[in-house]
Amino acid sequence: MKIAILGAGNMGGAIALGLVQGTKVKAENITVSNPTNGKLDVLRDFNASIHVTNSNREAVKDANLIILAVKPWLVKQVLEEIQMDVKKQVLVTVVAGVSFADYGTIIDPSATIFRVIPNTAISLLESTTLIASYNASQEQEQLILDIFSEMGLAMLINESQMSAATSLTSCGIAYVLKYIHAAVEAGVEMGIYPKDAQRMVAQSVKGAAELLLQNDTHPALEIDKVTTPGGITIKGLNELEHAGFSSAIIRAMKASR
Ligand SMILES: NC(=O)C1=CN([C@@H]2O[C@H](COP(=O)(O)OP(=O)(O)OC[C@H]3O[C@@H](n4cnc5c(N)ncnc54)[C@H](OP(=O)(O)O)[C@@H]3O)[C@@H](O)[C@H]2O)C=CC1
Ligand SMILES: O=C(O)[C@@H]1CCC=N1
Repeated sequence: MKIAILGAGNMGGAIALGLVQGTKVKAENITVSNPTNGKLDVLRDFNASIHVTNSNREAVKDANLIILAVKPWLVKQVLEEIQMDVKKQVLVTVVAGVSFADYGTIIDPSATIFRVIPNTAISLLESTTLIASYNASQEQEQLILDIFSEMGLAMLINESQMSAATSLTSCGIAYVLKYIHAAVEAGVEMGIYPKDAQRMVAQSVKGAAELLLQNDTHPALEIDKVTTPGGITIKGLNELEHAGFSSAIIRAMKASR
């Protein structure tokens, strides 16, 4: 299987690095295209067998899978440029907010397309990756699931849930980081060195996530275990709610749809 990745940015570059660390595709079967060389050099430095080029057309020449990882406003231009062979090639697009119906107005609607939405933790193989398929066989779905499962948790979902799920996972990682940033600032105000505060908060967030992932429990149950009646946690929790914390999170998730 040969893979072309068009765009070597946050997503395309991280996917290339993830693929070469996985077992499904050999580095020599990956070609990454990008108009400028800096990011391509980083990939070649990581693994010299990855092919790199400034030409999208050259990248897709012998590819079975074409991973489109450019900004949304470049989708039409790049797809028109590469003229993919929809009988032989499968499109895997990480572009957020462009629907299968939209692609059907640019390329042959009989094409097999996957919409794949990772988050930036894919650079550490810790992504939550959403996958929706169009005109795909079960074998093709399994292949794409297997590829992205090597880079974190991959989930096959219906396209109708893609926008909401993208908000929870792909935008959501930014909201979690915003919490961490704010908590670190509180720590610094209270006299803790920033580096120490960041380690404390980041590990606490990781611990909270692991409690839910490993025990399949509910956040409210875990909060209850922390919260002593008349103790200090309830004071902070109630302050959060006075400031509209839950409401702000819900509004943020809905705004990102
Ligand atoms: N960032 C994220 O967390 C997520 C992003 N996405 C989606 O991924 C896509 C890419 O985002 P992201 O990786 O963050 O963006 P980046 O800007 O980091 O990467 C885009 C890359 O595309 C390159 N590029 C520009 N023009 C072309 C072209 N004509 N042909 C090929 N490559 C080109 C850019 O090159 P150069 O900079 O050298 O000009 C850049 O390296 C977006 O559509 C976004 O919606 C999806 C989920 C999460
Ligand atoms: O902000 C964005 O539009 C992209 C898509 C999902 C995460 N980042």
